Amino acid sequence: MTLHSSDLAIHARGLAKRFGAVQAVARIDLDLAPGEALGLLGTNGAGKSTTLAMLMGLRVPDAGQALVFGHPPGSPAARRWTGATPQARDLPDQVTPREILSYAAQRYGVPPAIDRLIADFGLGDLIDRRVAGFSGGQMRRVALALAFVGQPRLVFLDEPTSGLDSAAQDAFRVMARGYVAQGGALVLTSHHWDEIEAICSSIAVIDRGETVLAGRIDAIRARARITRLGFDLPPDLVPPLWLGARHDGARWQAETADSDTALRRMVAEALPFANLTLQPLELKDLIHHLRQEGTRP
Ligand SMILES: Nc1ncnc2c1ncn2[C@@H]1O[C@H](COP(=O)(O)OP(=O)(O)OP(=O)(O)O)[C@@H](O)[C@H]1O
Repeated sequence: MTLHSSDLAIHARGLAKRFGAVQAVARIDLDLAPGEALGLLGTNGAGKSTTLAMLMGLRVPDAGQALVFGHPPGSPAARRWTGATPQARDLPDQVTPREILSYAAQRYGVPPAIDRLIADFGLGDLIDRRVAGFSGGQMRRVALALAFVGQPRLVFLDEPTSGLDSAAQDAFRVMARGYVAQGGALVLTSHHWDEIEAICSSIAVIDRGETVLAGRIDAIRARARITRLGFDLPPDLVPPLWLGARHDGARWQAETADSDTALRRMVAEALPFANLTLQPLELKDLIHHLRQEGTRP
């Protein structure tokens, strides 16, 4: 089935943005369908936040164009269906989360589902306290609730869990997966690879303002088919060179595109390995591997 650009939550082509001498974003293309979550990855300064700002209508691109459900970013029609986490400094500090959320819901023209937001974002003890004096993690919970208060069909989350404790991070993952499973579209930037992998079906890796790797995570995995072998050896024994294994301080680790052949050869050569594990490569290592190879899925 071919989706038209107005069916897509995001359709962006050739986005570019320069700040003085810095080409923050150059030629970014993105498509995101409802019911999909996209993880934007990249080092500090790669251009992720600038890309989000253009998709939210907060920055005007120098070149290229984007549509949000077929509407220009920042237009009333696009904003109606879009949620995003505000920066903590944007929250007035003399009001309570209940007041902020109720006001924001009113702006979206939806009933404030305060009880659901309290449950989803752990706001029980906070909901009627003034936000002045909230910790970073407590502010972040309010900001996340604000992203979802308007019953959006698309949410932009820029490093949503920074400052959250691990229980709140886990709860956020469950909530985000539920949102996407019910047809929501989500764009997430994060430096937590496991968070991206837990929530997102697709990734776009941005480097110096350009997309250097993009696609569905399962397709990227299937294409690379890299497996990590972990094993122990008796002290003073090292694996054969052909395996390319390295010791990580605890165990020997080797990456292979053909684990069957590698294992047969280890057995044939009577390598006395123990506690063998076979695991798919973590997303971070997979991307590193693909980029080193210069592969473009
Ligand atoms: N308002 C601005 N004025 C000048 N330069 C800017 C501005 N905003 C961003 N930049 C520059 O554009 C580049 C991309 O920044 P951006 O914030 O998009 O990166 P990022 O991938 O979100 O980084 P991080 O992971 O650190 O949040 C950086 O070199 C940054 O210094």
